Amino acid sequence: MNRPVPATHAAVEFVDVVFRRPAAGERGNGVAVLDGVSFTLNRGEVLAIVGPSGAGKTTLLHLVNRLLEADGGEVRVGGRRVRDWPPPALRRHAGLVFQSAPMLPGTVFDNLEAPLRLAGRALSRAEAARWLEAVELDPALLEQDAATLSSGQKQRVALLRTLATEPAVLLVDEVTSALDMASARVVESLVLDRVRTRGLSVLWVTHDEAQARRVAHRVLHLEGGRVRYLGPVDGYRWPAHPTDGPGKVACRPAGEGGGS
Ligand SMILES: Nc1ncnc2c1ncn2[C@@H]1O[C@H](COP(=O)(O)OP(=O)(O)OP(=O)(O)O)[C@@H](O)[C@H]1O
Repeated sequence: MNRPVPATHAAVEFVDVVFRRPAAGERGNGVAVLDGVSFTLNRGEVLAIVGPSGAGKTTLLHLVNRLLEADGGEVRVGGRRVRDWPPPALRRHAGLVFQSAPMLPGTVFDNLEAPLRLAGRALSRAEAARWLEAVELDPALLEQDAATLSSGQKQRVALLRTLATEPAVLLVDEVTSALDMASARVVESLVLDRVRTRGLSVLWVTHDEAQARRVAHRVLHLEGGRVRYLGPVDGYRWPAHPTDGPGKVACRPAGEGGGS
């Protein structure tokens, strides 16, 4: 992607963040899933988070909106330490879309309306229908039980539901994994439109190299709990095999790329 990265204050900062999970049967300090992770997400930037399965990508997203708490270092959102944010306000500011896209009980309309209702706002059926059309879903789905949607339909409804309250930061966890290429591109366009027009900042976990190239300003490669690459998409050598580390030729050391 060729858009310039806007030079504005940080949307998200990780400073030497450590997160441990207990090893099976262990009572000690546990295994470091993230081990001294530092990066900055600039306002209006899309940062692709890549790396092998189990590298800690989902964990990193969950530390941003306090579904998990760091064991060391500091996570800041909007210039404020996450532990100083009330969790509901933090989760409105930094909205997370899960890969599994869990639906609330009720219809698709109920799901889209729920976050707005919590914020004391209303949603008309006409507006909800326009949202569905924007991601190429049939407006007739509004009255359908959300539990009966396909995985790909749920992913799109979950994204719309999160965008409904206009978060400043979007945390995206493999949200197009159940979509065909055309639908994935529609979802990407919707998010990128918010980036361009409203300065939305995005941490986008993806295994898809082509998608990272389409959507991201920079790439952060996580592996073994550490940042192995942080820099421009064009300077990143995608591993030949998903379990490999980043390619050696074109990689710059973490922290030298893109101003973080
Ligand atoms: N609830 C949990 N309890 C214990 N360990 C966990 C839990 N959830 C994740 N882990 C472990 O934490 C590590 C990081 O998991 P995480 O889901 O963040 O990785 P990931 O990079 O998102 O992987 P994937 O690409 O497969 O989604 C893994 O070793 C995983 O087994």
